[in-house]
Amino acid sequence: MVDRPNKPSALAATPGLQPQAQVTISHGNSRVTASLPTGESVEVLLYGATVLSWKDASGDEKLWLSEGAKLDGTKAVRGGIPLVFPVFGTAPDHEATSKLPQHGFARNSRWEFLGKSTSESSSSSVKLDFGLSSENLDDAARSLWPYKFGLLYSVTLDRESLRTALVITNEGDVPFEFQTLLHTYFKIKDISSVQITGLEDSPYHDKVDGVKGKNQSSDPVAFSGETDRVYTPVKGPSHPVIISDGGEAKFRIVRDNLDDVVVWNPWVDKSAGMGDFEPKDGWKNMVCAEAGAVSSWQKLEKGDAFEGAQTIYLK
Ligand SMILES: O=P(O)(O)OC[C@H]1O[C@@H](O)[C@H](O)[C@@H](O)[C@@H]1O
Repeated sequence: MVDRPNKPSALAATPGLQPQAQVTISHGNSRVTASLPTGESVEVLLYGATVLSWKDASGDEKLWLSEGAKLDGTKAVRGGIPLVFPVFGTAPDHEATSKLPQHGFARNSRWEFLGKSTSESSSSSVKLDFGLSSENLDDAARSLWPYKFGLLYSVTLDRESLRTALVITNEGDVPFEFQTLLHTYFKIKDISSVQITGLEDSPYHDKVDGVKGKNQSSDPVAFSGETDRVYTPVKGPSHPVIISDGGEAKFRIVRDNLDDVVVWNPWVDKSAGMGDFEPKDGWKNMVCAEAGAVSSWQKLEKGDAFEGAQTIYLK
């Protein structure tokens, strides 16, 4: 069932059954929020279709959002889950995307809210759909990347998980190549006691030391300085990547069709150099683990579609 957006709305109770507490949706001019009757919530900014907030039933925030993040459409959001498309970083050697800004245009474009979907019987999950296509791209972005495409981004809030899924379609006559990434900023207590497992024995490209060759380690990832690595986990997307904080597993990330995981923490100097990174010691409380397809190019022929997703479980 797909409802058109309304403000605010609630799911109708099923006739003949006990009236259920309702999922609530509010849709303003700039953002959409959804809450489950049990208290979990998600908030999405239409600019970039950026997930800004994901809270559990007790109201505990799971995503890190900079206090200096611009939420007015003047800059990609520093925090939450910005969407990277069609290029990861910059690619001066890849002609078709070489003129695009860092991480492409999806995170800097205003998306359309397409509506919510729910199952008739359940008020324990809600899916919000967002769309962006070449038709509603601004002229500047369209002139830098003149392909016809459609993006459908679905954000599904469940009691114990958040799923973000992107479907990319080629709606033009010529093939195009792209990279994509779900740039998730996780909120953590203390980076010095964070470990990430699931990336052991997997080749990675270290963007900090700039050495192009592949590295690899049999240990979990731990943090003691600026970290910026592109992993291609050997066990494939369905093997979970787990973030633990102070010895306790906090997030379990399972990917669909996204072969790479970028691990990023800017540490002291890089944070100091980012005008929208606040507080300046905020790097202690965040880590990015970013599911994506970025270590090579995905090619989409005319009429073809690519779907990639992550599901983040709290247990
Ligand atoms: O400052 P931006 O454009 O949001 O990028 C943040 C970081 O994003 C990560 O995905 C990259 O691996 C880093 O190299 C980059 O610094």
